[in-house]
Amino acid sequence: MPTDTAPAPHSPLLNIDRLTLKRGQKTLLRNVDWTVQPGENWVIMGPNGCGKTSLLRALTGFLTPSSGDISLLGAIYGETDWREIRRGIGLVSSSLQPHIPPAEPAIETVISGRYDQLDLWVETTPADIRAARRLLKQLDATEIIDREWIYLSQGERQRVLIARALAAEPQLLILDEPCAGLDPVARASFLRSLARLAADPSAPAIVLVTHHVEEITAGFSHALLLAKGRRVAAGPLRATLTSAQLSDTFGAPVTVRRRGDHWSLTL
Ligand SMILES: Nc1ncnc2c1ncn2[C@@H]1O[C@H](COP(=O)(O)OP(=O)(O)OP(=O)(O)O)[C@@H](O)[C@H]1O
Repeated sequence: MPTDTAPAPHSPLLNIDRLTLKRGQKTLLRNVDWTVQPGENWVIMGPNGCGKTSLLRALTGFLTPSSGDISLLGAIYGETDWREIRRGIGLVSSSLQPHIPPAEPAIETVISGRYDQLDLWVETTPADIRAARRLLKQLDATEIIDREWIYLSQGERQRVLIARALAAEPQLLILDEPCAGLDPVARASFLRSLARLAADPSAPAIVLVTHHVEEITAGFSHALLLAKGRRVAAGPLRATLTSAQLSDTFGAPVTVRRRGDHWSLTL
């Protein structure tokens, strides 16, 4: 159900201070600083193995920092029950997909997010149904409202899972590589819906994890670049997504171009 852990006025939505994560001999993240202010939508980019998933796992309380602090919505990990903090974050990742019951209609999957359940077992109310319909409409998924999970395409599944995450009214919505597995037409269609969501002032702050600058749509304002567990750069998109900084991030010379709201990258 919706969280009541709203941030204090003017406090950041998310603040990460010198976060270091070590597991055994391996340093997954080293001294990462990152602040998300209300109203900002962020992109996280970096090569395979740079620590993106580890950062998300730390944010959602599944990996405990070796040192440094994470505060979310004004509450500090370690001082507040992380399950309380976790309710303020909607995470959409491929790891959720195997847990959706194959015969569950899309609308029930969305409603299950409102109750923080997988495999919805509560009796739904007319208000639940109205809210879920509105969210599926917002995600341009009205026609699949009654379709069972097993029959949904990958693009449709992403829309349902985003609507499911939004049903819990999070303050931060994290999309972990939402375009993985989409064909070019499905991806373009999905990105149009994402751009609309990102531009919606009533939507939560969005964090998009991607490997592709082409997936950055209008409505995203900031970027965090990671390489080898370290922060390479962070800040407003135009100042951060430069050819020099992306070359540093990916460890190879790349050229990035921006035309209107469209970004492209060449090796
Ligand atoms: N629990 C762990 N113990 C040891 N090493 C780990 C652990 N979790 C992740 N790693 C390693 O830390 C590095 C960062 O992994 P992570 O999954 O965060 O990268 P990523 O940026 O999400 O990669 P990708 O883009 O491929 O998904 C990898 O080398 C990974 O093998």
